[in-house]
Amino acid sequence: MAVYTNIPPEELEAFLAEYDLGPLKRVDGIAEGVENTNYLIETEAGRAILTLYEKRVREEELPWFLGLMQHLARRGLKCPTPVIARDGVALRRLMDRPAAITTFLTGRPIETITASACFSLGQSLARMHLLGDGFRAHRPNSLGPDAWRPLLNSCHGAADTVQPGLTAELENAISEVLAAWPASGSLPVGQIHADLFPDNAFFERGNVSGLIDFYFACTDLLAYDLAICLNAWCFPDERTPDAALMAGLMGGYQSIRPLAAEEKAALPALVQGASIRFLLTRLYDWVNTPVDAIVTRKDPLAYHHRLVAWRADARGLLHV
Ligand SMILES: Nc1ncnc2c1ncn2[C@@H]1O[C@H](COP(=O)(O)OP(=O)(O)O)[C@@H](O)[C@H]1O
Ligand SMILES: N[C@@H](CCOP(=O)(O)O)C(=O)O
Repeated sequence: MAVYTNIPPEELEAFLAEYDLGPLKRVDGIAEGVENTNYLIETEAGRAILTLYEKRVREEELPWFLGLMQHLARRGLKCPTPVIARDGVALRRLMDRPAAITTFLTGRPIETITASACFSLGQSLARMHLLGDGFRAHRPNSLGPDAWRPLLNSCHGAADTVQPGLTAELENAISEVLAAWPASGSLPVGQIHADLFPDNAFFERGNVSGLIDFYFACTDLLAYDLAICLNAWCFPDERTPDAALMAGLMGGYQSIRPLAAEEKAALPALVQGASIRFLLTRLYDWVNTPVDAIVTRKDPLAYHHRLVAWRADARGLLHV
């Protein structure tokens, strides 16, 4: 996370007075992350995370995200759950922004990604897909294929300042991937995390202990979530996919939820789509992040490298 919004101590105290958490002992801004403002708070009741929702998160969608986390946690997934204030409401306002407190998860992101960590991550992803099944509400993917061209256009050619010729290359890649994208209804759909990067999975003793950051979650192709993870977890040098990491991830996932033949066949398009989606949001952020924000901008070109690798031979790399 990042800190876009500072909270004066008296505002925080007034906010916390609505909860049964006891007096505040400590508050720290969390520098990790990109999307929202997060604080680690410690009260008499223990540690918790206070999030002020910024940027891309739409206020009217927050009940969906918080509801999904509550559903998954109740069904046994280790993920943050909304803390409810004395009036029964979890989603509140602070500093003129929507805000919520969620439970603190133990564990840490893994330092070195190994095949065994990927196996465990794949299992957690597949479990999440199965557990999400009973959550009937539907949230379309606001960063899905229909959003890519508008997102590229909203960068007004800035891709070329990052790398000459990138705008045209992306226009071309988007057309090709859209043409290969699975038709509606042809692959299993469910609740997906859609941002399960290494910073959003906590590990303890080598295994996944919890998943965080569900604010891109949506109802979309389950195999697309796996494609996002193949991009995020399996490129140790940011350029070339590692066969052992991919085998670990695919193996872990399929040990819980085997892929259908049509899902395997669609993976080459899905991994390219995932590269495009993260390349575009990173590009957008690269040119639009406020200078005074405490945040580390992420490199758009890291996802260009992935896209280039997949476009050269996705089928061969994925062994599908
Ligand atoms: N429930 C949680 N338990 C423990 N730490 C958390 C929790 N949620 C967030 N964090 C910490 O805050 C950081 C940023 O959270 P994240 O949800 O990824 O923010 P953003 O949505 O802004 O990207 C995480 O990397 C982690 O260090
Ligand atoms: N995972 C995305 C950016 C979103 O950041 P997060 O902190 O919400 O995971 C990327 O790497 O581009």
